[in-house]
Amino acid sequence: MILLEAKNVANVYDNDRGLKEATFTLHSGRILALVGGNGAGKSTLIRLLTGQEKQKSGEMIWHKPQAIRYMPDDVDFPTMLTAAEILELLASLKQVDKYEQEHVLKRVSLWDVRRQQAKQFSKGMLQRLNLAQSLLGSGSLLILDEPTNGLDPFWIAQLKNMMLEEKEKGNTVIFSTHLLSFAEEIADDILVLHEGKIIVSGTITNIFLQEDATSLEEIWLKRINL
Ligand SMILES: Nc1ncnc2c1ncn2[C@@H]1O[C@H](COP(=O)(O)OP(=O)(O)OP(=O)(O)O)[C@@H](O)[C@H]1O
Repeated sequence: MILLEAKNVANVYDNDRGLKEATFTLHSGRILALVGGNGAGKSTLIRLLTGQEKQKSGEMIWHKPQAIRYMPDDVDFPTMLTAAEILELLASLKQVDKYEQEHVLKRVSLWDVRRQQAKQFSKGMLQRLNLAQSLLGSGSLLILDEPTNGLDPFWIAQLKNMMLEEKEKGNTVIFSTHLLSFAEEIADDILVLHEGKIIVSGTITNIFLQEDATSLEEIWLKRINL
């Protein structure tokens, strides 16, 4: 089922950067990866999808209203608080009970350290707290901006499992990443962005066929002429 049709969506900033043109369709129950280099426009597109910014031109046609859960890439937690307090604060906004807070803290292995101030956490632990807060609630669209940042290989594998569990539950996942192999392993659909434009899109199988390639890295390097 189609969740969203984005038609010629653009959000170009005063410096002439940002998202210049995006046309794509988002289907429910699938995993969509946004890939591309630094400054390609991935986070700008995510800000439009989450409603933090509004496109300056083009249309975003949601086929039904979406409850969104979101993991930002640059979260700034009040680190004087403990992990449990931070999660409780965010859970109260989503009206999520204690049981679910406990469940997500255990899911990201922060239960034992929940009474520590977050300022004592490593980057990876903060990222796991960020992941935990995004898992709270029942929004059927989960949007993760650079979720692998700061995670070690074990936690990247765990993240992958969690994303697949979301898909098994019938939820839709959109994520951005620089890790092309991660995108390849987990995504059903891919948008490759470059300098604010989508340069390749489709199901992973189709784009490999179309581009006559065996990896996303090969496609990306070929398309950006490296
Ligand atoms: N608020 C803003 N004002 C001006 N320019 C911006 C703003 N936000 C992003 N940009 C510019 O828009 C372009 C796209 O940025 P964006 O953050 O979407 O890229 P990205 O693909 O997420 O990059 P990265 O992989 O480095 O996180 C960049 O050139 C960036 O400098």
